[in-house]
Amino acid sequence: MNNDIEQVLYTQTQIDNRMDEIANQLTEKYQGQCPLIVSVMTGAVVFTVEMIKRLKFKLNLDYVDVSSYADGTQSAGKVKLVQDLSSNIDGRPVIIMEDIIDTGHTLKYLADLLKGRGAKSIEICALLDKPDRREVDVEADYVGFKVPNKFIVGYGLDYRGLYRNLPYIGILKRSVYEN
Ligand SMILES: O=P(O)(O)OC[C@H]1O[C@H](OP(=O)(O)OP(=O)(O)O)[C@H](O)[C@@H]1O
Ligand code: HPA
Repeated sequence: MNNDIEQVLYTQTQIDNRMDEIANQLTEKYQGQCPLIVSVMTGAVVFTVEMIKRLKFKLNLDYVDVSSYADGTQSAGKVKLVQDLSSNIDGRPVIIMEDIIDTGHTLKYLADLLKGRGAKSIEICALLDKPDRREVDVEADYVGFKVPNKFIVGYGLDYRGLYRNLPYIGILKRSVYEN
């Protein structure tokens, strides 16, 4: 599996240190509130689990599954809700946890959806940001790392369902998805 990685961008230790920093910022901001953490399946599952253990305030956890109709390494820009939240968010602060913002279509769709349901506030916390690929205007409030315009895997991010379990973030070799 490691042979399929062209370059490790961030090691487990670097990710841990950055998550500590973001968790401290979130803890300072949300102390005394009880936000709903919305994890975006499936890519954000590793990031969400590791992040919420660091948060020192009361919270609830829920998830949504949105599909961006992606085929392999290309996002088609059409987003569909596959599995909705089970929580009512009316009047609640919401923090969306996402693994990567690429074109931005997924988060734009989701943030608009949740705003329309009367969330008190919505913030976006993303492990990775790939700004060179942005097609719609969406920014995260908290970003772990900016990444180059390459196909990234590990720490929850996949290529056709694989590599989510890598404990680091890396660039997938082109030879894996180009024949
Ligand atoms: O900014 P965008 O171009 O919309 O891309 C970002 C989204 O694409 C990936 O999800 P994907 O639909 O591949 O599902 P997954 O989370 O199950 O991997 C990733 O996890 C983000 O949710
Ligand atoms: O670089 C990426 N890797 C994995 N999944 C993704 N979804 C959008 N961009 C990416």
